[in-house]
Amino acid sequence: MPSFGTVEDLPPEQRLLVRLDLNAPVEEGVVKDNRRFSRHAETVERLLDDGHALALLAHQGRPGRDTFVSLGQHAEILADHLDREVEFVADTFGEEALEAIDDLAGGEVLLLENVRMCDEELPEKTPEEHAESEFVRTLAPEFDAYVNDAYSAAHRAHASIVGFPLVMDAYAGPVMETEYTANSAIREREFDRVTMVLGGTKAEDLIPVIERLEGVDRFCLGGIVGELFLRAAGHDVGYDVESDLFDDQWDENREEIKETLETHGDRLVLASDLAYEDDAGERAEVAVDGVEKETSFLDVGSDTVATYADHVSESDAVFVKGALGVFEDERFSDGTVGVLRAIADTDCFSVVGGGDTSRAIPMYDLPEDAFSHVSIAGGAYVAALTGEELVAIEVLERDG
Ligand SMILES: Nc1ncnc2c1ncn2[C@@H]1O[C@H](COP(=O)(O)OP(=O)(O)OP(=O)(O)O)[C@@H](O)[C@H]1O
Ligand SMILES: O=C(O)[C@H](O)COP(=O)(O)O
Repeated sequence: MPSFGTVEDLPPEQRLLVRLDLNAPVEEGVVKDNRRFSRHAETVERLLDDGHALALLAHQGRPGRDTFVSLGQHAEILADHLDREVEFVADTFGEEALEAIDDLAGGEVLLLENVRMCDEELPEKTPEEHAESEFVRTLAPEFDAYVNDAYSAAHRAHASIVGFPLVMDAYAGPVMETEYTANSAIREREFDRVTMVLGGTKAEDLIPVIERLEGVDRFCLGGIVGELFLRAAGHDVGYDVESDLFDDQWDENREEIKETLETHGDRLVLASDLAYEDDAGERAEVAVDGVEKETSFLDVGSDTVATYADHVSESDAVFVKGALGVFEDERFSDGTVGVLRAIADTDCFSVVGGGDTSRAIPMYDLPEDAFSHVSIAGGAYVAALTGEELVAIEVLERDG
């Protein structure tokens, strides 16, 4: 049982600093709604109903990436879910932020600017070091307590996650509590035949999963991560063509990817074909042996989908983290949706994780109740599966 305090333990009408995870897809500067907004809106609603005054902290993207944008649009999306006003303050802990916090009354909510625009947020430091930052020391005295609901960022030792609990009363929000409980419980279960589908964009988060999860019989790979493994296996894919998601990750992780392929190759299933957009704007497919380096691939091909679906149907537990292709574009949704449909068609135990990936379920009208658990977390969910201590939980437990 977790030994942290929850919002149930809060006295009413407090001034609360609340960390959410509203990190969402951004397409051409437009922020897309995902499941994180609706889940966190429930938290906000509940806290407002108890008469608390709320200042929300959240992040979006990382400096240098296209997805690194202001949270102005996030405030609007959240307000739509809540059906009430969410004031946006384009500042994190400067004068403008402090004035707005000062004016905040019980039952009101404001969202501060992207915490990653603050230089002190991102460096991975100890909680003690983060607690000493000007960011934490300035905001903490403005509030009665801190609530962390950002389970999906619970594996990041960033200032807004680990700094505040050391200097304030700190509590877990409802999303943090339920996701933590559900994901930790999965690790205790035993299954005969386990398949894990790994895709998406973050190789660094997934390599340790392959190394540590010895109980998984098959890892079916796709997305950017799958292409990097194909590159390590000697195929002409996994290079920057239209996006810059490949080469830097390759440079940073190539040794680990090659070593993982060598050591765990017998448990890895790589795509045998890939899909791309042809000159007519249609989906086209090619076997990996025939690919050209200049092609930008956007999904796994239909032979691969069939192979992965077979692995799913032979399994009694399936875990998904990351998309097999750019499913947001229907032409390149076959991999992700094909695997999710195969899961929905069996009665295996299944968990689908990832802030973006979990969006495919409502987007393609897949029956949500066909999945045992749908997690809005990606990296934190796989960290929990591998038994890695989540830093956010560790600091909440110190306070609890
Ligand atoms: N070949 C590809 N090219 C570009 N993007 C891809 C490709 N394959 C998958 N993706 C993208 O991967 C994204 C999902 O992966 P991501 O690593 O962001 O995981 P996630 O599910 O959001 O988990 P997390 O919560 O850790 O971010 C999707 O939005 C999808 O468009
Ligand atoms: O989307 C996520 O997985 C979390 O918000 C963490 O974001 P990060 O991977 O950019 O740290």
